[in-house]
Amino acid sequence: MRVLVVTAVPVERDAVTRAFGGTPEVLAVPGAELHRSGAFDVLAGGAGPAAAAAAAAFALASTQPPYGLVISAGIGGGFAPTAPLGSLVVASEIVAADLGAETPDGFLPVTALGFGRDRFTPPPALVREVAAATGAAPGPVLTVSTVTGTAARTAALLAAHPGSLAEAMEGFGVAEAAERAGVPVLELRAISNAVGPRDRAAWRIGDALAALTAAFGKSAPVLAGWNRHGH
Ligand SMILES: O=C(O)c1cccc(C(=O)CC[C@H]2O[C@@H](n3cnc4c(=O)[nH]cnc43)[C@H](O)[C@@H]2O)c1
Repeated sequence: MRVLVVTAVPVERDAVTRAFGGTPEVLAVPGAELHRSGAFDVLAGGAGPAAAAAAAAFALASTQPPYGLVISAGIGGGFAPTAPLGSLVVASEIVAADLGAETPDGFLPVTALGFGRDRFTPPPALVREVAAATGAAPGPVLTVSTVTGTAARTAALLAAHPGSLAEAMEGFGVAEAAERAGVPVLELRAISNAVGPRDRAAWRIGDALAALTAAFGKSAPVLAGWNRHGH
């Protein structure tokens, strides 16, 4: 089964392909470059949900045979204390954290406004298998368009989305594209920084990228062999 992995930036893409060894074959698809290693096609689609959705949609529409699984992957911010720096998180839910309306009584998701959707649920059996293979913590991962940078915003996010483990900027966009193509989606994040007051000097991007490589190394057989009809 062929697997599409969508990262935001090229260093994340290269951290994923490093897990498979060798030099990936580079294929052009409209709007992007696919780096192919065995069963895995990895692309850097850009930062944010819109760029990620567009890149994933073009790749899904341009590649034959069709993909059996789409993964949003990269580094991410972790909510303390459950997702420390260097740890891994696999999304049990991919949540559009800021898609909705602000009201005097708090945040309302689009679903409460009567339209759209605000989350996707990856296949639970696959989430369990990836968590077991990699040591990733399973839990909700938020998609935000603005990196959280204050304690107040961190508290507001956790109040609106209790139990969230991490935030990143692409998962929900990738999931929207995967849904339209009828392909299951997964999100895997390596924690580079704590969600909270902005402290760029404290980000541990190298450690997170190394954790991302290790995670794909350990989970590659599960991901490439996963068959949704078998679960
Ligand atoms: O500055 C660098 O060297 C560098 C190397 C690799 C990646 C980056 C990024 O900034 C990646 C952006 C990407 O990372 C996700 N991310 C990471 N931390 C957070 C966060 O706290 N809140 C939201 N998103 C986060 C996100 O998906 C970005 O697209 C830089």
